Amino acid sequence: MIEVVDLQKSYQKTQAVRGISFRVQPGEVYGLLGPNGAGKTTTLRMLATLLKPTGGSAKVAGFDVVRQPLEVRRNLGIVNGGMKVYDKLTGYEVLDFFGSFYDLWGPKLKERIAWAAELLHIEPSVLSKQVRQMSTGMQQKIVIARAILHQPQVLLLDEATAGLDVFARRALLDFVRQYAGLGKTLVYSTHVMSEAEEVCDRVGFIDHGLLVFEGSLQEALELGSGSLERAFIRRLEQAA
Ligand SMILES: Nc1ncnc2c1ncn2[C@@H]1O[C@H](COP(=O)(O)OP(=O)(O)OP(=O)(O)O)[C@@H](O)[C@H]1O
Repeated sequence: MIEVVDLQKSYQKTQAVRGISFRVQPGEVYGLLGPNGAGKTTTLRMLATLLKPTGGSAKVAGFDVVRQPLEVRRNLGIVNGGMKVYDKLTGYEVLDFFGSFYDLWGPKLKERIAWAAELLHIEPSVLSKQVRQMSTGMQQKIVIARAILHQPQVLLLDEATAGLDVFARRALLDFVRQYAGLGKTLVYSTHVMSEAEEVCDRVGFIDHGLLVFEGSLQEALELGSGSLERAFIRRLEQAA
């Protein structure tokens, strides 16, 4: 469902992504794990067609991110930590607005909003509140609902738990597993190893724009004698 081959991105003098390759299958949560500045956001933004690669290739749901960006976007949703929505609108108005981007309106849109709200445990009464009156956790749920309204096959989450409290974090992690359970493909980018340990099926460690380890969660845990954090530190130290 995601196929990345020797993907590269340079910003003037900085080589942010220096040729990474990985694949993610339907129903799988792939953890893209790396320290600050490793190239996670750049990689996800290339997959989402928001940035153009300077080398290599990537396909999402069989569509090339450079040659078929519209098809890619139809099959993909993206959520960043700290993403904002217009806070003077109600939750329902936000979703109504974004639904129109996906040609969703009338009964079909209502049905999709109800589907997303149920999946994310958003009470119908909450949707009629202005976003600014909602807790940060609830606002993040609206952001996710917006990203999945078109029921994308692929969902990219970039540091999506940043700034969330323990309850909101828990809800998000549960949602990740639930969405994968629908046969969807997720990339979960984070530097929080405990979260990755909980939700990912496979992991890739990225450092200075290179993948320095890739394997199943089990393989990574074995590398770290039972600890993903230890595996991560060991492999990054070896690569340095
Ligand atoms: N627009 C840009 N112009 C120049 N350099 C950039 C730009 N965006 C990112 N970079 C650089 O590219 C490298 C990778 O950044 P990126 O944001 O992809 O990393 P990251 O792993 O997502 O880190 P973080 O967790 O801090 O967001 C960093 O060295 C960063 O400074």
